[in-house]
Amino acid sequence: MVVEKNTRRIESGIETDFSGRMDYGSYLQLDRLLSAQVPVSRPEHHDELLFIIQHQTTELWFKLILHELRAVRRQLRGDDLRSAMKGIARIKHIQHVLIEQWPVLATLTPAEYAEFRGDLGAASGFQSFQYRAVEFLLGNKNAGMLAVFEALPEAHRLLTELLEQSSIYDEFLALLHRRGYPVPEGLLDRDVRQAHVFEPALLPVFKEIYEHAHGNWDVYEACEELVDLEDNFQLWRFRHLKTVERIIGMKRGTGGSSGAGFLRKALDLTFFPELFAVRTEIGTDNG
Ligand code: HEM
Ligand SMILES: N[C@@H](CC(=O)c1ccccc1NC=O)C(=O)O
Repeated sequence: MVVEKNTRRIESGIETDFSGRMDYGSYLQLDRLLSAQVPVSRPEHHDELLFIIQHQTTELWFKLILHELRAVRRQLRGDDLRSAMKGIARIKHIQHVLIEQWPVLATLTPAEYAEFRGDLGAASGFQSFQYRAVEFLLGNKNAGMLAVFEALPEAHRLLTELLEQSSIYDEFLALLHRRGYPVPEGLLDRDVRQAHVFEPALLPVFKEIYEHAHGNWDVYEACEELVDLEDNFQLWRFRHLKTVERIIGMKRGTGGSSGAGFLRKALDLTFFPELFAVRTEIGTDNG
């Protein structure tokens, strides 16, 4: 039935008295959430709210990604591959949202941004502890990154903890070992404070899995999920780089780096190098 006068009648059962009961705003702490957008430009620049909200929404999604990645790591450790795959599927959807969000910020013109960039001081996404935590959990450890968090004890503690713990990839390789795959010993007791570096001896392990996917289906699927995760992470980095190029060109960054050139180097970082390298080996008989 169509609504009359294009106006929906409020049903009599709709709750309007919330005394002593939970309501939407209090559950979500909207008072706190919606008062946390505080532009610093004076006079306030119209576009600074876009800039703040793009960052805040990203940080909220980073928070959920971290929550899910920790669960995935636990599930892998407990040989619960199915639950781990479900977690990774959710993370992949979040990554798509984050990648698709870049065009919103790209509506900020170079001239508009230049009007309030000077008010941002030394603030930079380089100081995002959650972004760094995601990199650490995926296995790209870098102790040097902790330096910018010296004055932030909680962030520093979190990153130190993650630096010293195993990554998703460490746990996946340990799971493969428990299942009888010949994962090199050196990877199972490696110094987890270091970034994982390419290990050629893993290639025959993945070659076997990829060439006989039907006999290794769940681990094969897991490999492909990890490839998707890295692929999406790189797409985010690439969209960030391209957005930066179109908004500030080759200017140095507020965080002190060379800017776009520094960000481009991040595209050479990799979490699961052997899962990409194995592609070259498929269908060949060298190993
Ligand atoms: C106008 C938009 C933006 C510009 C011009 C910009 C620029 C930059 C630059 C130049 C750097 C290098 C560090 C520095 O010297 O500052 C950087 C790093 C970073 N930015 Fe942005 N950014 C923008 C938006 C964003 C957004 C929306 C996020 C989301 C949270 C973000 C997250 C990051 C992260 C995580 C890094 C560290 C990357 C790494 O270590 O490779 N940025 N950004
Ligand atoms: N690094 C940026 C500034 C920037 O984008 C930014 C500033 C404050 C808070 C987050 C930021 N986002 C990403 O770097 C720049 O050089 O313009």
